[in-house]
Amino acid sequence: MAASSTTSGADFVVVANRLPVDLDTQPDGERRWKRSPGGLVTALEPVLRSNDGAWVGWTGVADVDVDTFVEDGLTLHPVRLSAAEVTEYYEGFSNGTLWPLYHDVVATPEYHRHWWNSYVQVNQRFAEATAAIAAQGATVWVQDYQLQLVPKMLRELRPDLTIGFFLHIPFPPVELFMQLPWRTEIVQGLLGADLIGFHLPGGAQNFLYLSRRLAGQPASRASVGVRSRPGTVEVGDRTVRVGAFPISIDSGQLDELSRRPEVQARAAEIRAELGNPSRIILGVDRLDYTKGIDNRLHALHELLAEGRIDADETVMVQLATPSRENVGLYIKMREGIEQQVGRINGDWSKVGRPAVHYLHQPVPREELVALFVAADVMLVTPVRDGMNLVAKEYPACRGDLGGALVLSEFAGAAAELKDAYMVNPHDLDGVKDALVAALTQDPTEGRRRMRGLRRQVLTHDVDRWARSFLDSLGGVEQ
Ligand SMILES: O=P(O)(O)OC[C@H]1O[C@H](O[C@H]2O[C@H](CO)[C@@H](O)[C@H](O)[C@H]2O)[C@H](O)[C@@H](O)[C@@H]1O
Ligand SMILES: Cc1cn([C@@H]2O[C@H](COP(=O)(O)OP(=O)(O)O)[C@@H](O)[C@H]2O)c(=O)[nH]c1=O
Repeated sequence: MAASSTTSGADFVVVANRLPVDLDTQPDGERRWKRSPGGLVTALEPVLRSNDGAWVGWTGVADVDVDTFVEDGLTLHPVRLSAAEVTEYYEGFSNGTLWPLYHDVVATPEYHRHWWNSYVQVNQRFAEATAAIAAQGATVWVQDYQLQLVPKMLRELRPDLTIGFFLHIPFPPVELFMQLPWRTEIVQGLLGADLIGFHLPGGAQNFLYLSRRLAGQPASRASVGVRSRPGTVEVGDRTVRVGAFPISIDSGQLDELSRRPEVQARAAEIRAELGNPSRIILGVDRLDYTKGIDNRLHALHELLAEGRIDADETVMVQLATPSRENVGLYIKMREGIEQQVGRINGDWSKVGRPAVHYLHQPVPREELVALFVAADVMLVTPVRDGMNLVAKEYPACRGDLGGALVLSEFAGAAAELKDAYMVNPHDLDGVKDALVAALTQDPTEGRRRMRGLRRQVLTHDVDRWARSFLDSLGGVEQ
């Protein structure tokens, strides 16, 4: 793909709530850029790099003005948010209303008019910032639930642009979406795009139905395929396409990184630091109530109590990156999870040998890859997840065909990773049985499964995801 930024504007622009880097204040007051959390950045960074484009987003900190800058070869255009907007648009409407609503109401969404007003205002600012930097006829790719009004607002400002939108989280069943007081505005906002992408055909199908019902637009009824047969909605003289494009990872790069001698050595060192257990179980998540961390800890606790897992032989490592720490639901969930870890360790640890190693801190990429290489069982048990890139990263790092993946059927990744030990995270006995099966798997069966998982992630990488979306969108020179 070829695109470029010129003095007359950028030919390819990614618009996302966050920039790929956050402004981080050190204890001594010094400010530094650090990688932003979450899978959206993991996936989009390599795409933007290979397209030589520009990225519009927030710095992660309220009330700071930062000029356009170049970081590690990427041109970044910061959008300012006030402290009130962080509370109302980001923590409020994005993460207190839309996030739980779109994740099947696993927590109760709150509906507040002042949150909505802030969401409208911030979406308008993102649209204006993008309109100001996009070259004539540029391709703009808007990302995720925080910015669903941007496609329509941007089209009004710049009808010359080709506009794509991709939703990184699940699009909910119609009955749940209908709770939203501003449901019609959201559907109309998205219909400003030329192509709307979801991870799974089900999300696309739900959206097509809502376009007919709420926006009153003629929409196709035929089933949507994966990267094929997009649906269509007629909006005036435009045809909006609606498709399914499951996101992925830079699997080739992870495969290469995981084979490096220093990473292999670090994996062996990690095992030694954990006391050379015969089995290591790993969980890697943002600390989010959708990720089902509580369910997996519950399963582990019961298995230890029943003697089906021996704490002398098996150790669990749970990484939990801090996330949305001012949102009430997240504060409560953290307390609950830390109590569970405390109880398990109280009952089953020995001095110098905790049963669960819990890290509430972001872990750098290389260390994470070494953990993937070291882990015998990867536990991915969300109660709802758009995709879950961790589930794809683990097999990408297992060129030795070792290890086993236990995966929730409610993660988007489950549609592709058929060789995982599949679980319903609400079924505690099912999670326990799957964990034991993964821990005790026959090595030949384990290699067969891992080969299947790797085939899937190595042939369906993030480049293929971006190409399939951008090919379908048109407008970007290939
Ligand atoms: O920006 P934050 O509020 O700190 O949250 C981090 C990101 O979380 C979400 O990630 C999703 O995108 C992944 C890639 O498509 C997908 O695998 C995962 O299932 C989603 O939860 C969110 O959608 C992003 O906007 C956030 O930046
Ligand atoms: C805990 C942890 C994670 N990462 C990386 O973050 C992303 C997470 O993406 P995923 O799709 O699984 O979920 P969300 O987007 O957060 O909802 C993945 O690439 C992880 O490798 C990390 O770099 N460091 C960490 O400590």
